[in-house]
Amino acid sequence: MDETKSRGNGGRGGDIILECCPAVWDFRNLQHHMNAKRGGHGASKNQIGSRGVDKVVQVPVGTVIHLVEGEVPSFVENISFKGLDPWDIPGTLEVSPSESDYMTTTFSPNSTNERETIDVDGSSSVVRKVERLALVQKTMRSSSTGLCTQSPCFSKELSGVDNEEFVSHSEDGEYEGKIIETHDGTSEEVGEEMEEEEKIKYNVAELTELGQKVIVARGGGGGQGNVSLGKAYKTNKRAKNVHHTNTASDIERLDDEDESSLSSGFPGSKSLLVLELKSIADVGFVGMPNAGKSTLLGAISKAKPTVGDYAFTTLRPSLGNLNYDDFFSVTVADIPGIIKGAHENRGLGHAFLRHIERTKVLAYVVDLVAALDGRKGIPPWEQLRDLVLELEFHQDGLSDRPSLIVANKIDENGAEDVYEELKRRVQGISIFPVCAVLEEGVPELKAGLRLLVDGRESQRLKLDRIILD
Ligand SMILES: Nc1nc2c(ncn2[C@@H]2O[C@H](COP(=O)(O)OP(=O)(O)OP(=O)(O)O)[C@@H](O)[C@H]2O)c(=O)[nH]1
Repeated sequence: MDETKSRGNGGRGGDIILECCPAVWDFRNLQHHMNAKRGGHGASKNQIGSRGVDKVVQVPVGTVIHLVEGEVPSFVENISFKGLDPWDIPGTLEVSPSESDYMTTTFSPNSTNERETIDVDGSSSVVRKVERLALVQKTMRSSSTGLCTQSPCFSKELSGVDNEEFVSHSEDGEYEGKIIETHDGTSEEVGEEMEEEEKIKYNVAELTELGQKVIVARGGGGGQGNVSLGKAYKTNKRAKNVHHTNTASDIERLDDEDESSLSSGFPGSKSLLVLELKSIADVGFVGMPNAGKSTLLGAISKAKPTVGDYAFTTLRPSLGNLNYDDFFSVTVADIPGIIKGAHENRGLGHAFLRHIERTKVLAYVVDLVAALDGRKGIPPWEQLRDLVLELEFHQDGLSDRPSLIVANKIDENGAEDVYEELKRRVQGISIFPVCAVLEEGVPELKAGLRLLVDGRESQRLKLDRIILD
């Protein structure tokens, strides 16, 4: 028997897997078109080809998958959501958006899509692909009951922004469209066939937990080698020998069938997805207990959080909406007070720190007078150092997000001097003096938050820019 005739089956193609990774904050590094590796060729002596390597793509916490085309993704492992805060349970904050909202923000399927062809030469392997990923980044509007509604249609927000034409090259052709910078600095592609309506299955999966994995396209089965196909192969051969009356074209057809039955595997699946990053809030107020975060949230928005003059009044985040004159709006979460050792779960630290993971911008709220006049607190620059450390101990890079500082209680005696010292000690970031109870400094703070939320500024609080004693 010659070597070709004893080949084993082709290996199975790899899967395309999305993995939830807290160190990833947005979709900027995602390719729009992905393939997993094909399986290996079957080898001589009936050896099965190796399985194709999976394509594992890291996506941020809060990634919601909407399915335009293809099979519903499946989780690689089941995560139990039992006992989780409603904030953290996938789907509880979600209400399906109205279809019309989405139709205009995503693009229709690429008509040139084709499945990757199956390999030749006795062995087979299959490559599958995610055809395109439409990347949409939005913040969901949530109420304090945990109910969430969709933000307004993006198309309204797209007008008058810079467009950049692009051509995306894929193995099955070119796709022409536009990258559109939205007001919040995120990008969207809008295809030529955008007006065409399409059926999207919303919210088929949501990645909220570190390490969660979901298969969005499955590898195909390897083609059968000629050893497994011996029977069919022989039958065909016999047909050619027995029917001497076959015409030349009949024989050619039978030869083709031989060839294709030896080389074809099962095609893998392909999917067209829209990924959405669902932050719980645009802005998270982060500070020590009693810094005035809840008071500030009430002053800056219409939220009515509980305010008390004792630490840990806030036990779960409150949400508020900042509305601007031009109908722009920003969601703000008042995260319960973070104390030193929070990363070791002191003062319910883990639960509180976890909420920070799903906010885009941080507003560090410090109490200017915490250490004045014999009070037991610590100076604001030390509050800031401790906050950054707690965030970083909880999760590497957690503090590495657009941020500003709110210097609260500026109305108190001696607060002005501390504020001046704070400006000397903390560099590279905007500091807003505020009196939350009297709502002073609020308009300036709102303007500063907007700059960060829509991406026009991106300053961060860095430990090496804080001067300590
Ligand atoms: N003088 C003064 N007091 C303030 C100001 N803002 C808040 N306070 C007071 O500070 C205390 C704590 O305020 P909260 O808003 O509950 O503080 P918090 O940071 O939400 O506290 P936690 O819930 O423990 O995280 C309350 O007594 C407020 O009245 C301010 O601008 N000036």
